[in-house]
Amino acid sequence: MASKQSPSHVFLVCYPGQGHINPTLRLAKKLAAEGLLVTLCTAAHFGQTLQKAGSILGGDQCTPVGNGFIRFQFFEDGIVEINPKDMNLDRFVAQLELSGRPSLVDLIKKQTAENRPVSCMILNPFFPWTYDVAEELQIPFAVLWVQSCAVFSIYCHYFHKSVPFPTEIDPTIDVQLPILPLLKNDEIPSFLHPKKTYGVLGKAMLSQFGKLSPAFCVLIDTFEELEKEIINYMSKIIPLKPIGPLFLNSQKLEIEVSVDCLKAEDCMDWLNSKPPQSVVYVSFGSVVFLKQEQIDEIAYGLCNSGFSFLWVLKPPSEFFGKQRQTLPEEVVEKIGERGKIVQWSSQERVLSHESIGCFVTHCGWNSSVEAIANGVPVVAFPQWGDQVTNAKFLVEEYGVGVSLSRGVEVNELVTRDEIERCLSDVMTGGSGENVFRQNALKWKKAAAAAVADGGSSTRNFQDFVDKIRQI
Ligand SMILES: O=c1ccn([C@@H]2O[C@H](COP(=O)(O)OP(=O)(O)O[C@H]3O[C@H](CO)[C@@H](O)[C@H](O)[C@H]3O)[C@@H](O)[C@H]2O)c(=O)[nH]1
Repeated sequence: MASKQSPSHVFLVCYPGQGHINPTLRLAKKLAAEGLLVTLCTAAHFGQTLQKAGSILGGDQCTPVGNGFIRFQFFEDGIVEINPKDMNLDRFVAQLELSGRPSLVDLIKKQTAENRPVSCMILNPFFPWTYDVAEELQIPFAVLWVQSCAVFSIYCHYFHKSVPFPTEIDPTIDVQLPILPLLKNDEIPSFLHPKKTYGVLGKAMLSQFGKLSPAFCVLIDTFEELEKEIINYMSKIIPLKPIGPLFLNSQKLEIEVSVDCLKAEDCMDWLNSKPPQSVVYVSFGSVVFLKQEQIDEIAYGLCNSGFSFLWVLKPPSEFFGKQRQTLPEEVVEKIGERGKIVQWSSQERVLSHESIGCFVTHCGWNSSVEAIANGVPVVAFPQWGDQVTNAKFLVEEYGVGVSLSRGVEVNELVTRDEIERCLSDVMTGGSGENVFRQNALKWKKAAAAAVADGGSSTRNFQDFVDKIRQI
């Protein structure tokens, strides 16, 4: 058991992506506030991007949080040495392991040499080799699953081949899993679809399920009330602990550490000038890039809808050769003050602003939870991965909006008229009460209760911290 002089040292290893580092930092802050020493470790190229854009510190500098500390460390990844022209997802994932694995082992051994041995590791999806590192160094580990419990259950059943999934011979069959609603073939995470557009990520994800059994806990950024039945069911198979929405809790801690890949532009004055629930917020997360033709349709749909809108159009990806996206000039001239375009926003703050009336989202899990927990209805525009499954749940199970897309595999252009019609439905609720907003507000209340004192997520988190202290 750790002594009072040497607080437990929790070492979180995070896949280099915004959708992973956000929940991981939120968890890191909560753990540090419990008086623990917390190291958040990610890949060097990604760490440097975060340092350039935000307020994180590298090396051995610690940020105090309550009685504990957070520090950032980066493992070597060899990514910047690859010519961006030769970069693709396969190369990226392979290089990360090649350089990352020995470097991560060295970093962890260094902690012992420097008199702060690692008590436990917390690992992320898409990173199966980090599980091998924990096993090799005989360090107990937990997992922070950054997607929904429903999606966790789908991957788990696929890995264990416990029910039939679409195959190349039979690509269109529906999937019936215990507890979950019937899923059409394009409603399972697209990495599992036989077309295998993103094979390498699917493979990484699945290989993780073969390495899960030694994990002493799987933390999930969800809350019991949202996914009650599937959480109960899966908890009998794997030691799951829903501890979300993590962003609600970490907001309360008010610690000046952020992990944005880009500097967020200030939108608060602009939002303050708008009436309550009058603004459409549009953002497709950190990795989805729609084709320009689709951007044009959304732009016209928004323009014709008459609503004000705040739209995040991020700059092209550094590695994967995406094009800069722009709005048609005609739209820019027409919208004037009614529309605001930014390269990156402080999304948590935007979604909690009273002027926001709905969120056009790609349905990444972080964005989905942030919308639900802020009581904001959605127009779902999923593309791939878990987004297609999240969209189904947001619309059909949680009742917080409508969907405009069935994902990139379908590849249909969604027209400006459809977009205008859906925006109107979700912003105004059609002819009667706005059921989408009512449902969203119901989830907002449930999410706040889960993270309040004595709430389900708070209790689960405390149990987890107690476990760490006993290691
Ligand atoms: O202008 C912006 C846009 C986004 N965000 C934040 O960035 C995160 C984005 O995460 P998410 O909504 O999950 O989207 P992605 O970045 O696309 O996340 C990837 O990773 C997630 C977790 O694995 C998956 O659920 C997604 O499908 C996958 O695309 C969220 O916390 C947002 O608040 C900002 O702060 N400002």
